[in-house]
Amino acid sequence: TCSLHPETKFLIHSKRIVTPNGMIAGTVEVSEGKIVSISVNDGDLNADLLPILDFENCVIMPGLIDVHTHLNEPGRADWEGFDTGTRAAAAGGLTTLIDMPLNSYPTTVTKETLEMKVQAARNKLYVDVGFWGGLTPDNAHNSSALTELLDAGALGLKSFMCPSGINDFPMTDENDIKASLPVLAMYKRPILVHSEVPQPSEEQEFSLEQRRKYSTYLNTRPATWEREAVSKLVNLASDTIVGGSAEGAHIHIVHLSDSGETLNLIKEAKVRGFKLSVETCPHYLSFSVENIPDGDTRFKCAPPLRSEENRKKLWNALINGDIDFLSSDHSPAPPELKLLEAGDFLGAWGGISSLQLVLPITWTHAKENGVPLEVISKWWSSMPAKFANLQNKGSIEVGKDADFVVWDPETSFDVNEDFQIFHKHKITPYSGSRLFGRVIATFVRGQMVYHEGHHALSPCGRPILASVTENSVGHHFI
Ligand SMILES: NC(=O)NC(NC(N)=O)C(=O)[O-]
Ligand SMILES: [Zn+2]
Ligand SMILES: [Zn+2]
Repeated sequence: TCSLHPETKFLIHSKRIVTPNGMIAGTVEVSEGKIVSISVNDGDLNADLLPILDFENCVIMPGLIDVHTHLNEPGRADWEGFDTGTRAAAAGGLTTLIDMPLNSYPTTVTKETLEMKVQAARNKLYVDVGFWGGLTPDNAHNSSALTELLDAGALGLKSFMCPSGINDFPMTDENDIKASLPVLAMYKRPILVHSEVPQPSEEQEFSLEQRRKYSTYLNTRPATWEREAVSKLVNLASDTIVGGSAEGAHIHIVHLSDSGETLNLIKEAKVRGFKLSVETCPHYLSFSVENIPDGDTRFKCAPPLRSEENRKKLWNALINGDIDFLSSDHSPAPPELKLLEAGDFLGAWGGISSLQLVLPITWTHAKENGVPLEVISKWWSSMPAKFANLQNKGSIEVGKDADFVVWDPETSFDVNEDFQIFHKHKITPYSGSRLFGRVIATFVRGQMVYHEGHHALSPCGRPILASVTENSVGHHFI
């Protein structure tokens, strides 16, 4: 009942399979959830012996890995939850998510709260889900608390350099983050940082008319917030160089929006060998402030969407490899919190809902920019797997988990009432868009968890917990 395809040993074939050695026409042999052989074209198949799923001209890629999802359970399952969130993932071709430690209640900041989260996820997962632990001022200076959280399986830590909007997830400053680095270095696991530091500004009163403009909101969170945060993080990252006091630690900047000076700081730090990486999200590549309708708070997120010029530079940075990979930052909330009627950008909850759509959104833009499928796969599978040290995932190679998305890049669809969104709440700023790339089927460890609008009867995704034995193998950071 975990799979819409009854066999555990089978062949999957198509004319376009994305492998680390490029695109091939061929066949992948799956046995007990693993990839056991790959043959090019009509190579030596066990075709007479094993059932074959022939996807013809559709593309088979490694399942997508989203290292930045807010699933919000336990405590705020009315915002999303493991069931709806992982169904949406499966329908979107994502096979692994890593859940953020905030927006759930309690927040995931101790061994016990991580165990509660894993317990809450039981029998609800349609894809595999790992967990980041939270770094707050309460645990940052307590290395045994951090050790417990990492021993319990948190894949790394996440913190905010500005208020997170969640009371039991207070912000950290650079000293808090610095204190966590020796522990993280020992475990070779990353710290992910929401990189905005509030800058002094004049108290201002805005009329509702002004509050309905995205530009008003944008002006309250200028690029200097990101620049300030990243400059502090770059300083800390200098200790991560080979021979440095925090060698083995790794700082990751989540959801970069500013492609100006902030990006330059990141590029310089990388040149100097600091262990620093950066993601951006489809919404920063899709939207710009010039095109956001007044009052349309579905677009509110932090850091904010910026200018069209900034958006284009962000694309170039991604294409050039200055940005390492993509994540969704799927952060939904009940529609009431978006204050859609008033259209008040300052009062609305920030967070964009997009999980199920990230592959078609990315591909629609990539196609226009001449970016090939292999590169999409790098941004969404191999690089995120490497970053999070998911050694069994991220590519179609012998020995890896049989996590696949089968999709048709040539077909387009409209995000309208006829398109089934599996998120708990259907509001998304992508409504009304025409996107290329229809997901046909999704496989998680050989199980067909989604096919043409239908999910498997039971959820057989697994929680992914870091194990201490994995550490001996070590992280292979970007
Ligand atoms: N509490 C949140 O989910 N915040 C998120 N909100 C956004 N991105 O607007 C985030 O990742 O910062
Ligand atoms: Zn954030
Ligand atoms: Zn987030």
